[in-house]
Amino acid sequence: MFQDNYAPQKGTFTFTMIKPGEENQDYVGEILTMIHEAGFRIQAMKMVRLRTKQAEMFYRHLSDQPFYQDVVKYMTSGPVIAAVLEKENAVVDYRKLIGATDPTKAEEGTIRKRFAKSTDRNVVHGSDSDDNAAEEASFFFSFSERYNKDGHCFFGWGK
Ligand SMILES: Nc1ncnc2c1ncn2[C@@H]1O[C@H](COP(=O)(O)OP(=O)(O)OP(=O)(O)O)[C@@H](O)[C@H]1O
Repeated sequence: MFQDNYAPQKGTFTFTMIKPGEENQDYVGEILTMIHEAGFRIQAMKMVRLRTKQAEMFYRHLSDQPFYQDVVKYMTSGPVIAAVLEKENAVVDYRKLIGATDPTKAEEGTIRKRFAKSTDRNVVHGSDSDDNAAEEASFFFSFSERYNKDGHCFFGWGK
């Protein structure tokens, strides 16, 4: 019953969050359309409000930065939409789609260029490596919450 070929292969998916805020919730439909039109398929998605400890854990790589507590406060200020996105070369292609961390430096046609007002409220998160995509996807989703294109849930990681 548990077939290995249901396992997600590293390099074929990334993890994203649409960050909190009324303005970002207004853009959800358009952001998902951009994601879809760029060729990503949604394997899993949920709306969830992070607790402080969870946000601290998720952004622990920034813990020595002066803006760390502001990021944690912002990321816990309302619900985020978390999703696992499937595509060949997903991590690199999704970072291209979202654009630079600072939206003033983001290229035309990117999500941050279109919707983000500032670096500290830059609308979306995207994993920056395959290992982080795997860790972040499993931070939010259990295997039974992720589905392949045939509608079968994943039971483990890649062979
Ligand atoms: N100089 C800064 N001032 C304020 N907030 C910042 C600054 N740099 C980064 N941040 C916030 O911390 C988040 C994580 O920073 P990181 O360096 O990991 O950038 P990123 O990988 O582009 O963003 P994300 O992890 O959200 O995809 C940024 O998205 C932004 O919200």
